Amino acid sequence: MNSSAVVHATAAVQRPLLRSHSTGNNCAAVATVADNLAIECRNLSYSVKTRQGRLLPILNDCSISIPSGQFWMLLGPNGCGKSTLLKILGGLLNPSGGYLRVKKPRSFVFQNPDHQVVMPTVEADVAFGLGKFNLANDEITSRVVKALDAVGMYEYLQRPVQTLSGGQKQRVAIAGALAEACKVLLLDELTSFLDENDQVGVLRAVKSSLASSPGTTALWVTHRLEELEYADGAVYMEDGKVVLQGDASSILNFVEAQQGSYIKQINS
Ligand SMILES: Nc1ncnc2c1ncn2[C@@H]1O[C@H](COP(=O)(O)OP(=O)(O)OP(=O)(O)O)[C@@H](O)[C@H]1O
Repeated sequence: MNSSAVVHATAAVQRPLLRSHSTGNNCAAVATVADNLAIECRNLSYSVKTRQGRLLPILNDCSISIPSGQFWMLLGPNGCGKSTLLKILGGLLNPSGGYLRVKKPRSFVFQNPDHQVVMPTVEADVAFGLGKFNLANDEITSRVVKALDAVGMYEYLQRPVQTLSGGQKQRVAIAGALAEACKVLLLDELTSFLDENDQVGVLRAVKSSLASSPGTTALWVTHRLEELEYADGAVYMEDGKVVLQGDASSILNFVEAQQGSYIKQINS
């Protein structure tokens, strides 16, 4: 089966779930994504209707290209549209216009670690999403072990999930997505609720999971500039628009220069 798909602006809205979940099979049309790109969108827009019936633009003319097998970050000030763009890439929202291609299957991991894990033990939680594939028990065990190993959580196999830290829960959620052989991981501000240790643990887990699943791509929404050191590339947004995309150090320089000029303005 072809694991790539095109999501056109007319695709049906998909119901968000409260755990990492695969959104691979419910798109309006299917085509091959260029092998070297995991995500490609052009001139994407998204608007919502206000109570007065007016269209309120949230995203305008957004274009990004993210290569397969890389760890990318999506940055920008509060309210610039990062989560909205990520939800569109995950098939959770429909764009109002433009063109979007995302490799499948794709998985969305949400911000709140307590919304990520639903089963009593780590092992059961990672196996949970595999129920739909009708796999032999051996295959389920092997996928669960490999996925937990990739995020450094194998030794927690039998642990009750309520005993895990926030970051460990996030890593289990990521393992769930890897076990389902997802090609694109969409990660929405996973470190917002985490302390520094857990923050670094989750970042390293994403890095090592990409290394152990060649071709898998991650897009990570964050506010934290220091996280860019883990990224291969980044997209910077402002006010509903993609301002710049490129290698992580160029984006870091750009954002720091902008912040510097903003501080100068305040102080002048
Ligand atoms: N359904 C909606 N109705 C009205 N406004 C919306 C809706 N969804 C998003 N917005 C607005 O669109 C803008 C972008 O929201 P979004 O959550 O995508 O931003 P963000 O960059 O992820 O923000 P943050 O960094 O604070 O999480 C915000 O101003 C938000 O209030």
